[in-house]
Amino acid sequence: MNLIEGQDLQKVYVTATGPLVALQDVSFSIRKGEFISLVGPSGCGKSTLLSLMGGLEQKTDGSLSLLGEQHEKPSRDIGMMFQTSVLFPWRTIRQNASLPGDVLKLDKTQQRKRVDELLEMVGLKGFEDRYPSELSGGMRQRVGLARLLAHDPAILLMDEPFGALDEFTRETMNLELLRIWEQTQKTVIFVTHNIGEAVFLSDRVFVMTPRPGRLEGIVEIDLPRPRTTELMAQDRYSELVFQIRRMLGVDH
Ligand SMILES: Nc1ncnc2c1ncn2[C@@H]1O[C@H](COP(=O)(O)OP(=O)(O)OP(=O)(O)O)[C@@H](O)[C@H]1O
Repeated sequence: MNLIEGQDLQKVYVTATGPLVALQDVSFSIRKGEFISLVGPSGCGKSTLLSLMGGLEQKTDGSLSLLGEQHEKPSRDIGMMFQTSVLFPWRTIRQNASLPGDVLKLDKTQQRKRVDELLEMVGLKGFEDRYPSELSGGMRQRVGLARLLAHDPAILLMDEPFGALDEFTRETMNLELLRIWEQTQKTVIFVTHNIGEAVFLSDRVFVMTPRPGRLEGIVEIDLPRPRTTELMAQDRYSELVFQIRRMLGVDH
């Protein structure tokens, strides 16, 4: 069975200047364990689609299901991460990463163990009792990644999670994310402006049109796994990047 399924999804925002069609006739299905990226021009509705999947926004028309059930509310099976991770300045790194567990009232001892393991996994061992003001932008996103994983959601919705980081840190975080994904078999839906990044990470890339956002096409990424950065030197990688660029009309 498909994990997430959208059928003729439409989203219209009511704005001061009238209705704004953000998404139109978007249909797709996502299997458990897939790594999907959404790419498309600015304003094409990528974040809107992610918000619908996260249950943060309601569709205007069409259907959206999670494991065959109608889906329109946030669920504990879904974790979301954004371009900047909002951390509470008065909470330590460990306390910030523990936030979902606190909200869901999970067992405190188990959560502490899990959060400390996650902080170690994302390279923040030794920073557990520090405060956000003492961290760099890349380190804050690492806390965001640990927090995303803290309550062990099956589906990770990531909206340009490393988009504000420098290229080197972003590449490191992408490799980290791939390693975690390979270990945990989670389903990832990842929004990015970077076509190369989408090809490098994904099983399939959903290419969207300018607003009103539709699916221009879905590109299967037939590159071998596990992925390593050497792959970027291969012809097949470049072909896939160019195929998506053409679909987006970048090369006119
Ligand atoms: N809450 C809202 N109210 C009204 N209009 C909105 C709202 N959220 C988004 N929009 C509009 O919907 C369209 C799609 O926005 P969305 O943020 O989903 O695009 P995006 O592809 O994620 O853009 P970007 O790549 O620039 O982040 C845009 O025209 C935006 O102005």
